[in-house]
Amino acid sequence: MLMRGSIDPMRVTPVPDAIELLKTRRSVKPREMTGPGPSPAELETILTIGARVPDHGKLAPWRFIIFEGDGRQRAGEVIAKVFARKNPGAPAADVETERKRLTDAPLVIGIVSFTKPHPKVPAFEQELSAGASAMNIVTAATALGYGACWLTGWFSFDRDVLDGLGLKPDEKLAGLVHIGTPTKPSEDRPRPFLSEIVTRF
Ligand SMILES: Cc1cc2nc3c(=O)[nH]c(=O)nc-3n(C[C@H](O)[C@H](O)[C@H](O)COP(=O)(O)O)c2cc1C
Repeated sequence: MLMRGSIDPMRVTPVPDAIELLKTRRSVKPREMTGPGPSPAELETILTIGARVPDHGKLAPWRFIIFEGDGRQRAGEVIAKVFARKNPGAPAADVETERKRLTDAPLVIGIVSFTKPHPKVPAFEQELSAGASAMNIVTAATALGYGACWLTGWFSFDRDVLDGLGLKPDEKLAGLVHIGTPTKPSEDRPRPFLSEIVTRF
């Protein structure tokens, strides 16, 4: 029998703060972010947590691209160039908007997903693991006190943009997680009622 206050080696220690974080977390829009972004040590923590996700078959079917400093502008150039080429009549202001896709937050992490044929692990499971990585990155950044937002957009599915960002032909972008210091409290959104999404078998 366990004595009061002793540690049960079969149980994971409850972390009430983690529950509170998960119950209240919400995204912060990149345009409502400023610097500073995470320090190098914090970034390493975020990436380590991003790589600690359920991953059937230990395939690690994801990798991360860091956009910081002028890397964010260079990525924006890639996006704007492809946009201008594919939308020749687009107003200059729209091209400029594309150029600024990554420049609001001081740090943007791209989550790249790639699947390999596997006898037991379908591609869908491997892609879900990349989604779990993205979500862990959002949660870790939030737990460190930063705002975070997982975004995609047309360019995340455009092969020419992905090539320009250095993705291989068999790689997809699961999204960009923008991370920075919130400039104002973020508004929450309505959440689904459990009564509408939960059934009991
Ligand atoms: C794969 C994926 C892509 C998303 N892309 C966008 C996007 O391009 N634009 C957007 O406004 N929200 C996008 N979202 C939604 C936001 O990440 C976020 O979930 C939402 O703004 C607020 O939800 P939250 O407060 O629970 O994080 C995306 C979500 C996911 C999972």
